[in-house]
This record gives sequence, C-alpha cells and structure tokens, in this order.
Amino acid sequence: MYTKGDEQLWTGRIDDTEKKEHFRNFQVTDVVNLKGIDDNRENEQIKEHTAQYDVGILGYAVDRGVYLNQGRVGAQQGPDAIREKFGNMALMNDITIGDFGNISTDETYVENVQTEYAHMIKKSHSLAKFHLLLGGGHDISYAHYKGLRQIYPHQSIGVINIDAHFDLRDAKHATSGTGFKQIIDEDPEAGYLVLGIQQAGNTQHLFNIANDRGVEYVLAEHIDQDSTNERIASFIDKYDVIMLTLCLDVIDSAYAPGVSAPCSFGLSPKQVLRLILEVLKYDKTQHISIAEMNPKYDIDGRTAKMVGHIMFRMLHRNSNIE
Ligand SMILES: N=CN[C@@H](CCC(=O)O)C(=O)O
Ligand SMILES: [Mn+2]
Ligand SMILES: [Mn+2]
Repeated sequence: MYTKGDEQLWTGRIDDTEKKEHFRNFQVTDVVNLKGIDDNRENEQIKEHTAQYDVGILGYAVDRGVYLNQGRVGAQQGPDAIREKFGNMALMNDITIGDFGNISTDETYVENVQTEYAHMIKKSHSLAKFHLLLGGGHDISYAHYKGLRQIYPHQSIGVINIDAHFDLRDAKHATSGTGFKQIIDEDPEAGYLVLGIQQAGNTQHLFNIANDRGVEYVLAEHIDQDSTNERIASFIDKYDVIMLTLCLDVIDSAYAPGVSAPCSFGLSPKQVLRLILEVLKYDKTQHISIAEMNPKYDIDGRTAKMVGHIMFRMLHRNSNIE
C-alpha cells in the first residue's frame, strides 16, 4: 500500500529561512503525493503541477522478505530512519528533493508489494533526475529491476550489487535472499556483478550457482585491487542501463550495526563510496537502491547517518543532476 511521505521527518536545525547557503536538505524537500498523479497523464500533470526534482526518494518499507529469509526483522523502519538523518545534512549545490513516499504491505508474501513498488518506480521516474530507492529488505532488488524493465522495455540491463551476499537463493516465494536469482532466471540478457562478497557469508552451493550462471564477483578482500575498476568498466560496457543496488551488510558491522545480517570483516564506508562513485561515473544509472537498513539494531543512529552521508556524497558528485 502507498503512503505519502511524513512531513515531520523533514525537520531539523534551521540556521536561516531565506539564504540557501545556510540550508540543510530538509529545507528544500517537498513531500509529493504520488496518488495525486494520474498514471496515464503523468507527464502532462508533472509539467502543470510539479517541477522536476533533482533527486527523488521512494521508500520500500518492507521487512517481510527478510522474515521469509529467516532474518531478523526491523528494516520496515529503514527508509524513514534514513530520511531523518539525510534531511539534517547540509545542502550543497542548489539541488531540489522530492519525497515520493513509501510502499508497505500487510501481506504474508512480498510478490504483490514488489509489483506495486515497481509501478511506483515507473510512475515517479519522470519526476526526478536521480532516484534513491530506500529499503527495506533486499527484496527491493527484484522490485527495482521490474521498475527499470518498465522504464526501459527494450534496453539491456546490467545489475551491480554491492553486497556481502549473492542473494541467489531458490525459494517457492520471493524473499530478501532470492532477488538476483529471480532477475537472471527471468532475463537471460541481464548480467550480474557482485562487489564485496564474503566467503564466510555464502555457502559453497551459492558459489556454485554463481559460477554456473556466469555471475561475476569480487571478494571483499580483493576490492582494493586495481582489477576491480577494470571489472566494473568491462561489465558496464556490455549493457545499456546499469541497475545499482547497495546491501548495507557489505559494510563492516563496526560502521553498520543497524542491518538485518551484520558482517565482520566487511568493507569500510570509504570503500563502498568509492565503488558507488566509480559506477555512477559511467552515466548509465539513474536509480540506486539501498537495502537492509534496520534501525532496530542501530547504535546511536550511526548506520542511518552513514547512509545519509553516502547519499550526500553521491548527490553532490552526480553528473545526472549537475
Ligand atoms: N538479503 C540477505 N541475504 C542473505 C542473508 C544472510 C544471513 O541472514 O546471514 C542471504 O540470503 O544469504
Ligand atoms: Mn547482504
Ligand atoms: Mn543482499
């Protein structure tokens, strides 16, 4: 079900109400009700009623897929926790932000909410130049892919996942651990590159699936090798559109305790940011999903704040919105 963004989340310290150089992100954020925008007339209505935002935020407030994957729940509150931290960070450059609200579900399974989320990704696409899709469990990955498929029906899609895990599980129902298996089963043209894989975090069976299905990956301990950039470049070169998704459990649990499945020997935030900026450099990515933010296990909001920082750095070095 769709819920308009909560205006109360976009509040914070006010240094000045007029001069932009004093502003924080919340002071340039509009809460936009997507329900008010007709599916079939979206482009005309956008022109009439809404400027195009530099950045759009759409939340996937769902942790049912984590539960179905035997994980610890709490990520339903992830999108709002990130909004609060990001909103209070300084505004750099003269960007505008649209909060397009959250999708959530009361259902047992996540297939329907994934379909609804994909529809909302399509619907909000022309409302912003760059989109942040905030989770929620990593079942957001399949919804992200389905949304891109609707936006780009004929283009090839390469999927880059910054993650400790392959998420290549087979299951009767979609979960937070099945998203990329669903994508490659459904779309033989899609490619899949995972950056930051933990050997201890994936069984031999999952490595076998990855190898059998031609999945490309870089282990966490090899991420700083020069060859990583070459792997990214040659992967991106093969596809028209790049879907970029970040599973926050790729980051060491010292920095990111507030995730569904915390990780030892994970990447540092700097390493992750470097990977994201490297991918964005190729200008084939207009949507990034950020998954598994779980405020229930966060310590002093440090994980949510780190995500806010990652968003800040992405948005202020992003050629899509310059
Ligand atoms: N989305 C997360 N997926 C991981 C979870 C691992 C864990 O719970 O330890 C997976 O299925 O492998
Ligand atoms: Mn993961
Ligand atoms: Mn994942």
